[in-house]
Amino acid sequence: MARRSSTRRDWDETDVRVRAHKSGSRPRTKDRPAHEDAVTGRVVTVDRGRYTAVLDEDTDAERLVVAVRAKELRRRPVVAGDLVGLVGDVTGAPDTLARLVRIEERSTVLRRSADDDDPVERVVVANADQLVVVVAAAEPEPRTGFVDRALVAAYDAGIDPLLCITKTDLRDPAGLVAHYTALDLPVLVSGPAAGAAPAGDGASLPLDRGLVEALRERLDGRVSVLLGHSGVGKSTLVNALTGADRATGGVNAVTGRGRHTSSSALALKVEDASPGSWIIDTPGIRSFGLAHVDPDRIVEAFDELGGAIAECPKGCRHTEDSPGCALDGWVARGRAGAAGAARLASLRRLLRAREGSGDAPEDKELGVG
Ligand SMILES: Nc1nc2c(ncn2[C@@H]2O[C@H](COP(=O)(O)OP(=O)(O)OP(=O)(O)O)[C@@H](O)[C@H]2O)c(=O)[nH]1
Ligand SMILES: [Zn+2]
Repeated sequence: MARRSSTRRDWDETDVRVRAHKSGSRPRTKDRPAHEDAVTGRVVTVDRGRYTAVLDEDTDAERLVVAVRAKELRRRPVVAGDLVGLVGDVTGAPDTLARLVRIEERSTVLRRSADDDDPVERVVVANADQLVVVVAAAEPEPRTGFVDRALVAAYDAGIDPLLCITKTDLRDPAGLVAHYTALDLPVLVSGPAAGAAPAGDGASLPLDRGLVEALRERLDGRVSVLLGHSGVGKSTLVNALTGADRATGGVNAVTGRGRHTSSSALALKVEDASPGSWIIDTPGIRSFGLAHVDPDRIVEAFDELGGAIAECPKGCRHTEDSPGCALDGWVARGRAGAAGAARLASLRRLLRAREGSGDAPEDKELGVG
């Protein structure tokens, strides 16, 4: 393995030298090979045209580098989670700027439209494996409309969703859990005594250690996006999982909560987890416009229902009122198994969420409307 890579490198260097010699001068910008010397970093946050990336992750040389986008990339959005090629000064020393010259192919793209009337879609984060939707059992009231819309965005993006219910010390979450049973969605619930657990430093912190550890396990080795309305306890969880509010050294101390005042997404390393475990916190996302989502993608996220699509009319929206939609017949014939009817009802609820306005009235609270 080692031998092979060193051979490969020799060949690359020779190749560059020969080409440079042949042309007699350095190639002009236009012809220059696509930055073979670029190093790859992970974008942790974006702020006013400055991209902060982590380089040499999980090595002694791990550092943060601030970069600006190269001219040729001006029109392409670069977001937290992106893997990018950097050239220039990549030392990460104070007041240095690298140049971001390449966006590596993304494994996933989580998108939202500003609202459903605005078809302009925005990339929220790149390369996430998991979407963690945080919702409180009470205070604030759970908004199932928001959760449903986030789930639709996850299914559309091919990202595994996970529901995390906080503040169960304030209300039994059974009703909320039941709402999602048919979705086959992993649900983590904080323990009944959450509010009673005192923090180590004596301050009273209503945080359930059990929930934090269960979540840490789920985050291990993956890149996870955290979404949730203000007040659900998202920051409390993120801080507990990343030590963002503690001086731990390394990435999190530099990008930590105290220094990060903008409302853009921020990637933080999960503490006490395998390399490559990241949380991407997304402050300030209150709604999830879904104008860009293809209903077929949502149906296909339900394995046992996806087969029905082939029998639907072209352009079928798969809702209750879609003429000729094959889903009803599919379930009636037992093709989706014993839970088929419940699964279809849940799927249709998500499809309705997709078609909803995304405004507060549609953003239903559990048991309201
Ligand atoms: N009772 C109870 N309170 C909690 C729990 N988790 C967090 N809180 C409290 O809820 C409040 C909001 O928590 P945050 O972590 O700031 O919530 P957030 O979702 O990040 O909200 P923003 O900071 O506004 O985005 C804080 O006062 C927390 O101490 C819980 O499990 N039970
Ligand atoms: Zn259909």
